[in-house]
Amino acid sequence: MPDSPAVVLQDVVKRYDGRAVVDHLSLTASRGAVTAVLGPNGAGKTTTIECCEGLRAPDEGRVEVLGLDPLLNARELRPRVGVMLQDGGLPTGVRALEMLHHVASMYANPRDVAEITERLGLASFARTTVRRLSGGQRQRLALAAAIVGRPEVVFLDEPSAGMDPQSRHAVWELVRELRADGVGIVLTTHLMDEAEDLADHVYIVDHGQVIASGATADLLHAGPSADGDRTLRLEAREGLDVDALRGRVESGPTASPASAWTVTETQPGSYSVTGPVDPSTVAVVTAWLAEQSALASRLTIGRRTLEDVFLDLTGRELR
Ligand SMILES: Nc1ncnc2c1ncn2[C@@H]1O[C@H](COP(=O)(O)OP(=O)(O)OP(=O)(O)O)[C@@H](O)[C@H]1O
Repeated sequence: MPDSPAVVLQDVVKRYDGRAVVDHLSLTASRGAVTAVLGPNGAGKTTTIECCEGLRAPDEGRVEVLGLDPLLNARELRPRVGVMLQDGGLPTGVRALEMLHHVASMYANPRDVAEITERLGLASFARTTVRRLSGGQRQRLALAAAIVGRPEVVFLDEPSAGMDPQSRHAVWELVRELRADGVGIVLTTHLMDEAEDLADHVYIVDHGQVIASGATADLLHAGPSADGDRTLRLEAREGLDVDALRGRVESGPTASPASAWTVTETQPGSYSVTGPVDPSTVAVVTAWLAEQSALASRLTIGRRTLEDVFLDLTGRELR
């Protein structure tokens, strides 16, 4: 099926000891796009992706990769799918570059190993055995092994975990190139900046369920905030009167229509003020806090992020 989506999951359920860790999860990932499955630790991201890779059998629901069943059509899919497991999943006794050459030799039309080695900075540990590699080195090697066969779909489980910033950006650059070449990329991450920077489409998962999904830009602009809005976050003692604070912000020097502001206590002692935040907003908020004899231990201002989306939906932080 040449035009089938890269991946389709429909109502997938996976239980361990009777507990659904993937709970009626549906997802579609297109070719030539990056789809991120974003969620906190234990949300079920790895289990979901392992069902796509044919490493786990779902208890219910349908999984299709390139229009095929990952379990029944495993042989057919193997040369067309690249997999980077969270723990690397590499044999430990061989030297890094030897291993990559060996993997490349299994494919009909592999990428140039020297080019990948250069791109992912593998040369410095080419002769080191896999078991002696650092976590980040192992991750880079695992990524190289996942893409050397020119797959049509790539699964990346926490691809930049344990990497330094430079390696992380090399990985992101490579992922963008794969996308431009028409590869469908599905990655799991609990790093919201990774999802925001890379993904065309995001599925936010919590307790095995999709709690929000959409084009990344749409998710960031959904909800109460408008383009240009910022969120002021602060930490102070719990139980402050958020309605009173909103009233004060709304009647501040740069007053806006009431609906433009949202003030919430996202979790005990953590507050967010979203709207057209400007310097006078900060002055109003700090003056109000002083009146309440409340000392803010932290105050930050930023644009709305996927972290905020998660916080709004669950009342919890992503990490
Ligand atoms: N083989 C297993 N047997 C029993 N429980 C498991 C097994 N594998 C995973 N789990 C449990 O399933 C839940 C989801 O795990 P999973 O690894 O899919 O989450 P995750 O979102 O990938 O988390 P992380 O970001 O920590 O990797 C967790 O509570 C985990 O303990």
